[in-house]
Amino acid sequence: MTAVTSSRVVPADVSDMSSCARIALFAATVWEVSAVRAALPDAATRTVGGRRVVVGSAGEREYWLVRTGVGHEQAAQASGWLFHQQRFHLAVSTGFACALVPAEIGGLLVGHEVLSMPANGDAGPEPLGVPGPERDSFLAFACGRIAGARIGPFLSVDRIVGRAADKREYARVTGAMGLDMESAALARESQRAQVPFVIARTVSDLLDEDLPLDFNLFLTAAGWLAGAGTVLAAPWRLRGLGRLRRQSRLAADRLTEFFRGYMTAMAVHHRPHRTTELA
Ligand SMILES: C[C@H]1O[C@@H](n2cnc3c(N)ncnc32)[C@H](O)[C@@H]1O
Repeated sequence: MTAVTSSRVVPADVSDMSSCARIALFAATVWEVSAVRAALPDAATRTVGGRRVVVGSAGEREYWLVRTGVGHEQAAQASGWLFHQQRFHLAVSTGFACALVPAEIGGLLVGHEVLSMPANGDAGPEPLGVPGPERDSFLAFACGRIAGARIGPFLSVDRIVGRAADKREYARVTGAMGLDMESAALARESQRAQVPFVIARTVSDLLDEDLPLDFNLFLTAAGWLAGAGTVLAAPWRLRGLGRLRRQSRLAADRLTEFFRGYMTAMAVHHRPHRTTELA
């Protein structure tokens, strides 16, 4: 049951939140959300203010998982909304990413700061990061316990980058390690709400990989037909789609494994940091 007081929503089934840390997990699509959800102990869907949130807990940490939708605008909206509902100790931008360094499909990329690249291609503002003790615990777990995990800056852009040449150019200009479409907006909203911020994504496509379709055509409702048209016009590309499907399945499995490990380790070894009083 959930008690609502003014614009705040207080989970009535968590009796003593003063000893508990609350962690927001943001993922863009249903596939990414399911991968994270599979790791969440006792996950239950709640409807809060008309939006669906998956809530689960392990040890003294409560996890709120939200599907943002793809891109900056939707990510800003969903995270701005969530931060208005509750106070959080950590926000995690999660899901899939394009590697901007040599990597393996399913490899874990961990980001402590994010750059954004505006449409005109000019270098964006300074990298944005929001530090905090729960972020440090997260980074220590990811980098100390996950073999092959890489830590570095992310780049957020406003489109799906499908050409290997473009990926290499982004890598060269920014020095970023991974690329996605939501982290910059999530970091900005986290900073505004003073919630420590971290990125943890698994690689769904590689630096030197050309995607078989212009997926941007699928991103708007009006674009669905155009996208379908691309497939019809070039059916041999479906083989590439099969490959992508396999890659995202692997990336999803690795994401589940990562969060299982993280949530278990945090429940067993780490009491929450209580530098910030929870509402
Ligand atoms: C497709 C979803 O996964 C991330 N993502 C994974 N690969 C790419 C790429 N090549 N270009 C842009 N975003 C990508 C984005 O964050 C988006 O939400």
